Amino acid sequence: MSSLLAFEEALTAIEQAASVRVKTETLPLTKSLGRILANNIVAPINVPPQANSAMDGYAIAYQDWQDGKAFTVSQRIAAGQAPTPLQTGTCARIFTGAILPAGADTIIMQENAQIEAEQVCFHPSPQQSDNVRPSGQDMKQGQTIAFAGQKLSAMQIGLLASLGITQITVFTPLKVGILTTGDELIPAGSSLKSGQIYNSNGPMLAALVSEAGHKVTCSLHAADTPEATEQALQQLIKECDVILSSGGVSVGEEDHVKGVLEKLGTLHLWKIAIKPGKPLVHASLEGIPFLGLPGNPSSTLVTFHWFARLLLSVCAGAQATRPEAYKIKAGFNRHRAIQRDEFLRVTIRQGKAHPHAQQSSGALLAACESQGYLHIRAQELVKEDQEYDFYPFHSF
Ligand SMILES: Nc1nc2c(c(=O)[nH]1)N[C@H]1C(S)=C(S)[C@@H](COP(=O)(O)OP(=O)(O)OC[C@H]3O[C@@H](n4cnc5c(N)ncnc54)[C@H](O)[C@@H]3O)O[C@H]1N2
Ligand code: MOO
Repeated sequence: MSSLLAFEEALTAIEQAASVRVKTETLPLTKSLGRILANNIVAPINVPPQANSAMDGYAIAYQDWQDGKAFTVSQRIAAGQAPTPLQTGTCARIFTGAILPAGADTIIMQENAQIEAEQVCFHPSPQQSDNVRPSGQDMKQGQTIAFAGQKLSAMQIGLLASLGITQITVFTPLKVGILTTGDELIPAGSSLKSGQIYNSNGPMLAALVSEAGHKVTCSLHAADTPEATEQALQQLIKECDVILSSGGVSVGEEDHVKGVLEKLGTLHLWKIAIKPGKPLVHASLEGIPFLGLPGNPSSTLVTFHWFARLLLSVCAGAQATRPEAYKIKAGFNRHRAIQRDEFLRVTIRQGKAHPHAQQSSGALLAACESQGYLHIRAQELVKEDQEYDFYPFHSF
């Protein structure tokens, strides 16, 4: 066990060895959802560009206001119109989003206005600057409002549009190659013969890669021979920026991935003190980062979530953020500690984490029936009502 690399050390080593593997391209803003910003963005204008009204009502100069005073309405300003300066002692009828006339500094909402003949009185008394949205309230010209490495969200697309930005420079999508290995595996769609199972990691990995915003450009399957594994890897090296594989990384005679990696490239690390996912392998092949995930489907899932997601983020030019932990009380006791960091698939009930009854790394339904991982560190016992780190699946 002592030869296993600690979880945090492995995460740091994989992150530090990674570098950006993509180029940049300029796209229409409207086509950039989910893409990764290549540069910081500085606001070219104030938003809003001019002070405007937050309410339908009346604009006054606060210094003209007196309790009970009747104001003459000297102009009407709708959104989109250019006002004239406010005549001293008068008010302007104004609508939400309309520009404040020069000289006005306060808006009184129409619900507080009493109209008598051509004049308006206001009650209760306003505060200076009420209902005024000053120029630059949202963003100030020169302010950095988005950062290289951020994945563009719908709200950021709105934000950039409010600055009048139409084109955006982003990183090209990361081209990810997937290799599944194993003689027992056949694709869904054919009927199973004795000894066979369906290949679930291939479709799951492709979906995880897409969900993380990257592009699967090549997905291959290799039989359990060094020749087939080498041939598939040679093809992926030609076509992809990063390669992920599943299976064939443990110690058996049928596990060929690690051996082929040693022949074709440089092995950086193998075997991590985590459960599930122990035989993870990290290597590079002609400069291309490679992560070999263990084949048990829950091991594939856990190692993708923690390690592949991080590696792909860095390679894609994205900010390498770790998922945020929430402290959750355990709803159970465990008196036996293990020597690996464990990621139990758990459900939260009445504010406490309860492990799924099926924690086998070969079982995937248990993950689908759970809400996230409870992180139990190596050597740690679990005591009911003590707090542990919980990572909801949606934060990966
Ligand atoms: N003697 C030892 N045996 C094993 C050890 C060990 O330390 N000593 N480690 C175990 C652990 S932990 C894991 S995890 C697995 C990982 O093995 P591999 O990554 O080499 O994976 P395979 O042997 O190829 O497959 C394991 C398991 O997963 C199934 N599998 C593989 N690929 C897929 C796929 N694409 N879709 C669905 N299921 C897949 C495969 O049929 C096996 O049942 O090794 C342990 N053994
Ligand atoms: O690491 Mo394995 O994934 O424990 O089954």
